[in-house]
Amino acid sequence: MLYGRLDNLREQAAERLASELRATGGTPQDRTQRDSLTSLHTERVARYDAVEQGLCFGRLDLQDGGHQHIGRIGLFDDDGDFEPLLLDWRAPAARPFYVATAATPDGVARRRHIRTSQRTVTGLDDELLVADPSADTETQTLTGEAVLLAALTANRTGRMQDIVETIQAEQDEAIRSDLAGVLVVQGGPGTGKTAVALHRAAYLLYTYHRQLSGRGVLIVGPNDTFLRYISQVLPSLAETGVLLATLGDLYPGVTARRPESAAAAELKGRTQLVEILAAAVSDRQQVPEEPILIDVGRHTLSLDKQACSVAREQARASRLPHNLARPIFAAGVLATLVAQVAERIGTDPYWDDPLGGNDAPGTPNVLDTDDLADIRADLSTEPAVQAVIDDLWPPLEPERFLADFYASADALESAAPQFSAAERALLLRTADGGWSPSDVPLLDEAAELLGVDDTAERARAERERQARLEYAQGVLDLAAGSQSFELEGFSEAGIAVISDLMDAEAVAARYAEDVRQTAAAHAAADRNWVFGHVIVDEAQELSPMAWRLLMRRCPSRSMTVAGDLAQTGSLAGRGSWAEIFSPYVADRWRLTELTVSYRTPAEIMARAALVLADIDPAFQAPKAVRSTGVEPWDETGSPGRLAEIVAQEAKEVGDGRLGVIAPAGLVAQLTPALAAAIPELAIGAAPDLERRVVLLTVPQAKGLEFDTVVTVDPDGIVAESPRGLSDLYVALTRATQRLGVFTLS
Ligand SMILES: Nc1ncnc2c1ncn2[C@@H]1O[C@H](COP(=O)(O)OP(=O)(O)OP(=O)(O)O)[C@@H](O)[C@H]1O
Repeated sequence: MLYGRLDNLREQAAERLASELRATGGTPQDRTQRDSLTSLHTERVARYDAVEQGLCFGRLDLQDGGHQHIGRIGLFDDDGDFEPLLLDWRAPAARPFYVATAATPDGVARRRHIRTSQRTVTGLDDELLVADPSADTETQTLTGEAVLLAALTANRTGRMQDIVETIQAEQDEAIRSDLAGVLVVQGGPGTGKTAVALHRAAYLLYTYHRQLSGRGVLIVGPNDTFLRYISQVLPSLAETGVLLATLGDLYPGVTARRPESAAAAELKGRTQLVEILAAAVSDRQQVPEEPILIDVGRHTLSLDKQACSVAREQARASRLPHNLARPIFAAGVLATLVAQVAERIGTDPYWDDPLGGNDAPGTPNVLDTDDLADIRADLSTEPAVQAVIDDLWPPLEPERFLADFYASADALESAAPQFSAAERALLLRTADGGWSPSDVPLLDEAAELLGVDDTAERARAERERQARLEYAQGVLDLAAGSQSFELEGFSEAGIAVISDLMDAEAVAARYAEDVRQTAAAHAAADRNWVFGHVIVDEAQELSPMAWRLLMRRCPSRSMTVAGDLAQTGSLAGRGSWAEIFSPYVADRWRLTELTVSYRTPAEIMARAALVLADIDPAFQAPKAVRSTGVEPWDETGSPGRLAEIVAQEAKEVGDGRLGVIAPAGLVAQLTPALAAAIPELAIGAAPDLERRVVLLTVPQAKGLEFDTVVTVDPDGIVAESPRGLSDLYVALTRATQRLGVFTLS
């Protein structure tokens, strides 16, 4: 019945879409409306397609005798009374499906998980929640245990799956937390932080549709491989309007992927960069030590340090960004030059005795304000004057500015005296070679400090609009001409001619580029875009400068931040959430902790917990939800032996996935033997996770999981980075079934 209803809705949406696509003509307003309807119906069709698998996965039998079905979207009867047939999992009434327990049954008598394959029911799992206040809450912590365990032990596919059928109570609480404010979701490896973050995005878009649909939601992940790994979850929940990005994508026009040392990245992530960049900008606002002589026509004018300093102070006092304060500086310089010209051509030597007698004095200068304005206008377009202003207060563009800054040892020394010479040397580099992710917050900071003087851009847009208008007027005139010829005698019959339907403005608008974009696409192209909500995953890795950028994209501070401080690999990452958020929201952020690891079985977690204790004895490993009975294995040998073992493990993993995690410094050495033994091996900067065997470094493996993991050279992983123990902890917690630790002999 539910699939029948879904089919009806899909057909209706498809028909409406087809009819919108067939329609032509009409006014520009008609066309705009048609565009919106087309995209609305396209979205609907996609939405109905997305929920086809597992449309309905639950049923609640209520103590009052009623029942409700729970599914991926809400469906209603179409016979006029709009009875709910299927409850959207995000609806408040669906909540007991995730949180009701025997101790607190919430009006539920029985919770049923419904398993389906295509459109066929393949299994039912029932839990009776007979109210029993004495029920042991400890043993009642898992909801839908059988279905949950089936999901957890299923083979991995290389793509993250949604968990909508088996969200656990502590996860549900985080998912449904209020939109406002900063929510931190802290939890050990495999506790579902990523899953929670993604389902929270879907929940918020559903619950706060009006606030969020226009602004969009930004999800920030650590790298491209991770974003590909999670990319199917939201579409499977029929949600669009979300922009997935890494830090390196958050400056429009730049895709920052240039590798750099951990030390350089850490340095660039410090908040000291705020004052350093401000100093670098102010270093570009010069005053001359010696007067500058400027030849303008008959005059040679002089601009001295004093006059320039006054102009510079006026411009700086405006507290406007550099490019926007530039006209103030230019005005100050021009005022000095205008005064010099006026003095030379307008001074009246006889002003105090105009007629040679003892009559009243005149004015010292014969030029009036109009004359002065003329002189000013002439001087302001004088190339020699413009060149001097450009020299002293150049228009600066963020990318060029930052590239020049990194490229000049002198500029670095002047603006960053708080860094040692060795630290400054880490920043020094030539202007070519692209940007690193840690440059992106600095580009953003530079853009703030410099500001965009868009007067020229707006003038250009206006000129283009005028040109289009003239063109359109021409089209109308021609049409009118041909009409009087062709339609002669017919106009009385009431035939509407083109000029009645449209004026030149409307025709011109048609020629303008009119690209319909979603909020997410707009947001990606606009540095000043403000998101309705920002979700950050693996948030422990971000530097203070990166947080500054994200806060700018989200002035409402409506954010969800998921991370695990014990897994911090980046040197720039912070030690506590309070340290990260107090500069922005003081103590107005809330923490929710996830305590159960769904990924990592007890045997593997016990091994990883030894490393966790070395990182910080205060850290608590999450409780593993299940045990496999398989202890992690240890082996020592050559790369050839490693390849043999990996090939063997690959056979055993069947159609699941195997990850080999190695120190970055060993990857090249291991590749030949592994590639020879395992033809389908995926390697490289963006390895294909859908291949059966993948060789990765720890930063690449962050947030991912495999059925089997072979961690190579644990000591090498620890030695490779100052946060090496955290890296090893990450490497040991990626497996859902089997873990091997291989040491090279
Ligand atoms: N309630 C659940 N039902 C089914 N699967 C779940 C549930 N919670 C988590 N999982 C699964 O457990 C695995 C780990 O989840 P996830 O990647 O979100 O954890 P994480 O806390 O982000 O881990 P890490 O810190 O290692 O990045 C995923 O395969 C996820 O689908």
